Order: sequence, then structure tokens, then C-alpha cells
Amino acid sequence: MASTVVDASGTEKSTATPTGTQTEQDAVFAVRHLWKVFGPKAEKVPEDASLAELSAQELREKTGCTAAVRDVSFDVKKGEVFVVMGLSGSGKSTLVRCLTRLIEPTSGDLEMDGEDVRGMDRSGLRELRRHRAAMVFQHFGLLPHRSVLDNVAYGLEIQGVGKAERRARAMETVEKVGLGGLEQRKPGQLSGGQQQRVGLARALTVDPEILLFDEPFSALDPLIRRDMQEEVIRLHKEEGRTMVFITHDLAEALLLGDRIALMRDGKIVQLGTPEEIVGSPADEYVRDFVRDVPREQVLTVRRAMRPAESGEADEGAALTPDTLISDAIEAVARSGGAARVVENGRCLGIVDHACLLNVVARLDEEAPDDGKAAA
Ligand SMILES: Nc1ncnc2c1ncn2[C@@H]1O[C@H](COP(=O)(O)OP(=O)(O)OP(=O)(O)O)[C@@H](O)[C@H]1O
Repeated sequence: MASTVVDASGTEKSTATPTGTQTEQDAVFAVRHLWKVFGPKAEKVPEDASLAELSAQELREKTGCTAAVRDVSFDVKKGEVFVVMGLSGSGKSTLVRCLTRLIEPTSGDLEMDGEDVRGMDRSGLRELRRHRAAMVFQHFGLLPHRSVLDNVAYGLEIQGVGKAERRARAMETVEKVGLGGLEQRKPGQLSGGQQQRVGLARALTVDPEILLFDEPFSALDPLIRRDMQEEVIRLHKEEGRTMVFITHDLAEALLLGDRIALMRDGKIVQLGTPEEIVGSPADEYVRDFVRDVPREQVLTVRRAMRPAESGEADEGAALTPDTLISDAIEAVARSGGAARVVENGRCLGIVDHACLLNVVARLDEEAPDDGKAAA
């Protein structure tokens, strides 16, 4: 089947071989041409080009099927926070559940650490879900009659780890997520944010290679939500654990994601860093999606800089290329002059008032159109 992988720059690359050869070496999950179709004779839809190309509504009318995930290909790289974002019904949960076959994919290839997940038998899958990929849900799924500690130790209990060891390991993660002192409480005696920390601790206790979050914070009030987002950032910085994070909230995606896959109607319409998605939207839909994002808080000076003119490369404030535009504005305003963008001692370019303002005012988006200007 002819299809594409969207790379980090949002460009589509053809993938002649379905698995293996083009998988990034450091990929935890490698997903190729994945489909999930719900409904009668679902397996016919990916195989039949005349059905595969129909819009969601046409497909439903013609076959009674819903294609929740349509020919999706991507890698989740080791150590990254990979965010799956999209509006309600775009296919986020279905896609992430397919990764551990909580939902059975209809077609496509799926590997974890080079191992074929679709070919795994029951015991392989059990091992995958219990040890290698732990899920944190929006509804925490805590056992109400058990203490916080026993809830956190639950994953180890079903792995068959002995009581003393599982309690010791659970206590470590209870402390790690800031619940020390509350370990004997029951879930009902905790706030929503604290309950979500228990859910997080339970997933962490099994020391999985990858954590999968399904909109874990969407039911929390904004302040607690912010707390939990910071907790995830802190844990990620400290442990470097690979994470897949589903959200419908753009601000959350931009805050947490190293890369973001933006879904619409079961497809990935753009995959890229927050800066790529906000700075170079792939189409009108993405452009609309990111319209209200304060660009200076996402884009960096790499995007704003211009070439140095004679003498400029040697003096003036120095900024690293990943400096946010908002921080560069402050630096330029304070110094009163242009600043250099410097990497490994080399001046890559210059940012001054004009080029920083151009990015804030979105003038950098306008492609020059000489023909029109001349007319
Ligand atoms: N078991 C099912 N049977 C039939 N259709 C389903 C089933 N599960 C999901 N769908 C459909 O698949 C599509 C994608 O649903 P999914 O739950 O993956 O979206 P989502 O982006 O996670 O949405 P939300 O943000 O609301 O959770 C929707 O049209 C949904 O109605």
C-alpha cells in the first residue's frame, strides 16, 4: 500500500518497506500504516482503496464502519515525550490503545523495541502491559478499599513480587510523586490531584520502559492540573523515561511535548516539535488550531535571526539558538542593541528589534509574492 511517514519537520517521506529498514534506531514504538476500523467487515476497508479514501461520513454511510485510525505511521523515540493531540473523536485514544493491543488494530505493523507486537501471544502481551508499557488513565481506576500504598504496589502484586519488596518499592514511588505521609489513606480520602498522583505512582512502580497517559489531567481543576504537568516534566527530566501523552489541550501539548502528532479524522495531519507546529503549520486546519498561541513563548531565535553584517558577529549580547523569542525581546530591550545567536562559539545570526517583532506579528509567515507585488 502506498503511504507516508511524517517526519519531525512535517515533511512526508515515502516508506517502501513496511517495517524495519526505515525505523529510527532509537525507536521504542515503530508504527507503520496502522488502521483501526470499527464495524462490520472492518478488515476490508484498509485493503480496498475505494473505501480507504472515503471521508468518515461517506464510509459510515456506505459500510457502517468508523475508521478511528487511518494509515498512521510514526516512531516514538527513546526518551521523548510524544504527544498525541486532536479534538474529541479524532482517534487519539484508539491509536494509543492499539500500541499495547488494548484495542486490536485492523491492519498495519507495530513494533516495540524491534519486536512484532501484532504477532505476540497472550503471555507476550501480558508481559508487555505489566512490565514494559504502563498506562495512566483519566479515571484513576484506584481500588477504593485499599490504602494508597497497596494501590501503588498493585502492579507489582500482579507481577507476583513478594509483599516486602513490593511495599518497599511502592514506598519509594509514593515519596517520588510527593505523597509521603499519605500512604495509609484510602483513595476516597484524597483530592483529585492526589488520586492522580497515586495513579502515576502505580504506573511508575513497575518501572516500565514507556508510560502511556490517556488525558490524565483533564478532569482536574486548572491549578492542580498545572501542578501535575510540572510533576510530569520533573519526572521526565529526572528519569528520561519515554512517554506518550494524549491530550485535546493545545497548551498542554506545547508544554509537555518534545514532538506532537496532531490528529484529525483518524489521520496525523502534522507531526513535529511545538516550534514546527506553531511556526510552520502544515495546512489551514493546523494553522487555525494554533492561531491563538503566543508565538514568542514557543518559537526560538533560530527562526527570527538574520545573517550578521560586518562587525556584528563579534560584539553584543550572546544568546543560544534555543532561546525563546520572549526572552530575546527582553535581552534586546535591556541592552538596547542587537544580540548575537551563538552556538559552540560560532555566530549563527543576529536578532534585533525588527526581526523579533516580525515573528510576533507573524510577518515571517508571509511568503514573498513578487508577481502580485508588481501587478
Ligand atoms: N468501540 C467503538 N465502536 C465504534 N466506534 C468507536 C469505538 N471506539 C471509538 N469509536 C469511534 O472512533 C472515533 C475515534 O474515537 P477515539 O475515542 O479514539 O477519539 P479521541 O480522539 O480519543 O476522542 P476523545 O478526546 O473524545 O476521547 C470516534 O468517531 C469514535 O466514535
